[in-house]
Amino acid sequence: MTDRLVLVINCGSSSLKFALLGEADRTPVLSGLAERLGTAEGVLNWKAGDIREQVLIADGTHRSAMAELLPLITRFAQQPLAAVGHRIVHGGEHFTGASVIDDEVIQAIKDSSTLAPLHNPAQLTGINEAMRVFEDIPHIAIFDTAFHQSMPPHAYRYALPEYLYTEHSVRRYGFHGTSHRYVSRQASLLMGMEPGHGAWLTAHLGNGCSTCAVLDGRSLDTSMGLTPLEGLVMGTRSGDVDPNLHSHLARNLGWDLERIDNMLNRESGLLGLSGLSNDMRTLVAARADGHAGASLAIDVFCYRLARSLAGLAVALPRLDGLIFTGGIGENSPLVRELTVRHLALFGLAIDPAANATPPGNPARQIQAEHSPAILVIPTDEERQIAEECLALLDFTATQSAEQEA
Ligand SMILES: Nc1ncnc2c1ncn2[C@@H]1O[C@H](COP(=O)(O)OP(=O)(O)O)[C@@H](O)[C@H]1O
Ligand SMILES: CC(=O)OP(=O)(O)O
Ligand SMILES: [Mg+2]
Repeated sequence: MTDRLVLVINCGSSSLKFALLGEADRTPVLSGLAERLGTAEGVLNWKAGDIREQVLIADGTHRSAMAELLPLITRFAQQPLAAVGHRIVHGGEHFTGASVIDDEVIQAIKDSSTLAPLHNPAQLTGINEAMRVFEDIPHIAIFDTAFHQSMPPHAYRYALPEYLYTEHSVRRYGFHGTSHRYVSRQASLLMGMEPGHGAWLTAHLGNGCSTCAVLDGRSLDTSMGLTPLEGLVMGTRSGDVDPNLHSHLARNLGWDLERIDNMLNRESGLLGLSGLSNDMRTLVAARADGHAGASLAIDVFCYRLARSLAGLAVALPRLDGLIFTGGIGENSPLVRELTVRHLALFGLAIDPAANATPPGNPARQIQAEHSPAILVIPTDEERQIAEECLALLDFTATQSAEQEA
């Protein structure tokens, strides 16, 4: 069988990640990350085998980052692409799986943009630019929200008047589904269980952070809601606050909605609490130097994370394991240790030696003896997206063959 190539594009609010993946090999032929987009210091780092390069993105736009990366695909792809997979954060209730992008899908992504203003507009730029260059192949949308469409109504409904749901789609959606899906499946493999089975609590801790209760490959509940602001403390996002905070700030401080939105999305979280940084590495180092703000930020982050995991446990019939993933979850022994300390009620305990990050950071178990499993599993959203794209291509090929027969 030929090794089909898929290009995966993941546009974030201030970043753009991409990977060119073959079907057989888990290592991408080409991968890269454009960061600090939206500023004059946009920069793209990419690698292909032993070649590594850095390119400045002077105007800091996603469009310019795309203009740099698309010629790289032509340079390093040894054969025509089979498809381009696009990560889309918000798909509303329209999408339960991968979808070939057409005018209708583009309209649905636009319609959900107000609910993911940091993500969906950038992702539409990614789609437009990639479609101009790769006109004749399928472009496929993989939605963060799709995995969570299996949540039952008691998990996804807010206690609000019904018409807000039926007429205005106000409900909990959940995000990072690609990552929660991927790591829970990897956990079943690591533990020698039937692939995709098991009862897991997953903690995806990157710039955005969310938890999920996964049973046999289905999301039963998650910490994010209508938008990616609900739930945990994140890099610059507040997570849960009292819903009356908006009116309090408006009435007492005279703030308008834009100022409140900006404060909650960009000035809060680890950055707001520490007064120092949104970057967990910086905070861990500052805490070791006695920085009180950094210490508080990490304590609040871990306590709120543990509280969310404890709450989500009610969605599961049993616990086969707790999974840490994302940049923080994979790389911070301190965050894992402080979080699990709050979960003693569940019998969870960490083995300190196993918790220290080994070279290469492989998927592994870090629990103490007699504790339920605690796993560190590096996420791979790009691989998961590529696999979902290939599965959709296979499915449509089979369907059209059946129609012809
Ligand atoms: N060694 C480390 N220790 C603590 N935090 C880390 C470490 N390496 C990366 N991180 C944190 O991971 C976060 C970024 O996670 P990542 O998953 O790369 O983000 P994104 O959501 O953009 O994919 C940052 O807060 C960063 O500080
Ligand atoms: C949905 C979300 O928060 O995504 P990210 O972590 O990429 O910002
Ligand atoms: Mg990451």
